[in-house]
Amino acid sequence: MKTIALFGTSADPPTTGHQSILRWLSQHFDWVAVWAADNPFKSHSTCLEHRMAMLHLLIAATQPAINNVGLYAELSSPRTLETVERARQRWPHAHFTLVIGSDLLAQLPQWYHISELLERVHLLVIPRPGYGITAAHLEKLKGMGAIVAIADLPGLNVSSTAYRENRESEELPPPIAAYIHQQQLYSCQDASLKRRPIHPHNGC
Ligand SMILES: Nc1ncnc2c1ncn2[C@@H]1O[C@H](COP(=O)(O)OP(=O)(O)OP(=O)(O)O)[C@@H](O)[C@H]1O
Ligand SMILES: O=C(O)c1ccc[n+]([C@@H]2O[C@H](COP(=O)([O-])O)[C@@H](O)[C@H]2O)c1
Repeated sequence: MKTIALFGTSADPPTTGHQSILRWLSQHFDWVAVWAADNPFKSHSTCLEHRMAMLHLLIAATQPAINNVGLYAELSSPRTLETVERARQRWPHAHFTLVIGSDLLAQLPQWYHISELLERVHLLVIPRPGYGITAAHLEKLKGMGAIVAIADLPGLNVSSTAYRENRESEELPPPIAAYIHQQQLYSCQDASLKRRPIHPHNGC
């Protein structure tokens, strides 16, 4: 049976952290499905179309080439349960693993219909600096029926928030930095607007 990693991301913008995760996933799964999504627990600084475009660039720029990674706009949903249903329609015989960073462990129990989601996928957690994976997190998830594995990938100490706040381009693969420059994204220096909700003036 084909193993498929499902990796949804706000990608606001995608960083070297996302890139290193994709590289690792491509080496450990038959196929990797990626999409940009709105996260119901966050606001976003740039519209979904730009975030998908940046993910496309990220995949194309990754070396060595990651030929088993595909970008799927149709999988995008704020509710991962809906994403998984769409994935099951597309790949009816695949085995799905949902990929999350360890920063999401605490909020995962609040996701939409989490028990149903955990019936349909295995979980793979990517360790992230500053977000320990505790026995309490794992016990809670296992109590909800989760089958959880932890990746032997040390997540990089980078984040989209750090880029938005500090504009340090070393957080970003060069094609992403170039796209942001060309499209004049994330240019607002007003701290109160750095995490503003989706708005017609966000560059789309
Ligand atoms: N450096 C990293 N190490 C481990 N996991 C990561 C890393 N960056 C992102 N992830 C994981 O990848 C997924 C998508 O992350 P997301 O696009 O929200 O990036 P982010 O840097 O966390 O963004 P933000 O700072 O805006 O919250 C999430 O599951 C997140 O936990
Ligand atoms: O299903 C939910 O309730 C849910 C709640 C929060 C986040 N998600 C998804 O989790 C993925 C990662 O979100 P983020 O913002 O950490 O990149 C992304 O695909 C979101 O749509 C999903």
